[in-house]
Amino acid sequence: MGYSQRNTVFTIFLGATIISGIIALILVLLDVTEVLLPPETKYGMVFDAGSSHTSLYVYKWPANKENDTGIVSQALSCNVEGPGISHYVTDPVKAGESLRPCMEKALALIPEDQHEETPSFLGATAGMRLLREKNSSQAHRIFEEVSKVLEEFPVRFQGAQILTGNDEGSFGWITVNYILGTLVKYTFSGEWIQPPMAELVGALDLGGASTQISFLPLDPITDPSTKNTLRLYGYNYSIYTHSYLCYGQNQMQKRLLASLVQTSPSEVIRNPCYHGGYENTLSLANLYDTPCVQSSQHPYPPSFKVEGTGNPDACYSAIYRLFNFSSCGGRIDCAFDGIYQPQEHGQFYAFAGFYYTFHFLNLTSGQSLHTVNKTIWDFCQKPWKQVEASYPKEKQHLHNYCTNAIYGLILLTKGYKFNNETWTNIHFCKQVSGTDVGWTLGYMLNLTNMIPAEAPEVKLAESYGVWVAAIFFVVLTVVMSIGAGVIHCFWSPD
Ligand SMILES: Nc1ncnc2c1ncn2[C@@H]1O[C@H](COP(=O)(O)OP(=O)(O)O)[C@@H](O)[C@H]1O
Ligand SMILES: [Ca+2]
Repeated sequence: MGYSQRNTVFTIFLGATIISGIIALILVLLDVTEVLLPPETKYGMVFDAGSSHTSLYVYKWPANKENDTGIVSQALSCNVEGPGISHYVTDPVKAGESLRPCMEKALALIPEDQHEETPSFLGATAGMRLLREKNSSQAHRIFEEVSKVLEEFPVRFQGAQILTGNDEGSFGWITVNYILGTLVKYTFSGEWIQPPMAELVGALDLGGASTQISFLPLDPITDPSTKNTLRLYGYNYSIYTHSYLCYGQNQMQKRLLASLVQTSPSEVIRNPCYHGGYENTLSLANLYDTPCVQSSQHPYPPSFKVEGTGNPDACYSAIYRLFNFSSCGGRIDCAFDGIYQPQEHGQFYAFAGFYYTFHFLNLTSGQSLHTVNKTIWDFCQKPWKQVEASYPKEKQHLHNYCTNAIYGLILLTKGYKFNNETWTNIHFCKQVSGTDVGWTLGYMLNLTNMIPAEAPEVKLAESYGVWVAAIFFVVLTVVMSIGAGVIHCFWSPD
């Protein structure tokens, strides 16, 4: 064979080496950039228009990983100034205006080129449910105004809605289990697996106007109105959920005061749930402005003086009477007001009002029910002057903690039937891994279809394929370059 033949073969080997080398380099770079460069961040936002106040939550997650579990985290929370939107009946324009500062704060955080594609929602809860019941056109006007303002911003606004009580409970359950990673787990071998069902936790939400309980019971749910079947990541969950309207803390306080007014013949109301020495005035119009309180025909004066007596036993009895326990007729699968509740099961996360009150009393570290009772009793008996002096920074809520603590205790033990043993299954918390626990995250995940009904594709397979190809081309490059070297050095033409 001559030189020209050797040179042709050598050129072929050299060319193949270069081509396969370039391919190998591209493939390796592809994988390395995938691993090393942080993917683009995406955002979504939800306004929680509660009965007492509105908060905005901004969530973030790495682009193209939206269907993975536990990937969404909280980027920002912003408290809207002023009361909840349902309080703006006389000036609905102000309800819309109140949302602007938080919206601007959120937009300052999200890169400008992402604004247009940021899904944004407003969900209203029990305050708006009550207003709709009382005066649906006022509720409608407020929704018009908040929507008008949110539509002005350059985000993908997907509407304002009143959640049903069942949605509020179910989304709370999804949120907490999503952040805890108890719905589905990704194993080292690259599979999505369902963690043991026992790891799923229940959700206890206490708002100002309603309260929700949601959990996965062991026994089948016999009342279909409390059953919500969810299909998440390829698995079905039939959760029990119920929302009690008028059993939020603020509505319960109104119901308590109304019951004290109705049983008190004098113009001074003695409230055993307020600390001794605490005084305020109560306007009847304010008391009867809600469908949760039956207005009375009696010719009461327009306002009353309320005096605290700091008597936890009497407070307990007065609040206990706000529940209708007799309607359960001794059935064990019944909570109160005749509402079905299956046997409780597993661990529970208690947030919102439950957390605020028990955190204030330093009762969120797994204390026994006995300690909880004693702490509340001691606190409620403290004179108001002493309470005020001990907590100079607490302003707005201080006079309500005793009432709310006794209410929370009755709701959890007599209502939901937690006992001495199961009490420590309740975990009082505000956040898990930096994300607030509430219904908003579950709501956004649902509305953006970020929790697929079926298990996500195993992404490793794609990346695995690229790696196999990269290794193949690296080996090919090495073989070809050895071949070229052998031809060049050892193939001497005859
Ligand atoms: N920092 C706080 N300390 C104590 N209680 C609080 C605090 N912030 C909010 N709350 C109480 O938590 C409850 C929140 O309810 P909210 O979400 O507004 O109502 P709902 O969920 O019924 O629509 C209210 O009772 C409110 O007074
Ligand atoms: Ca709430």
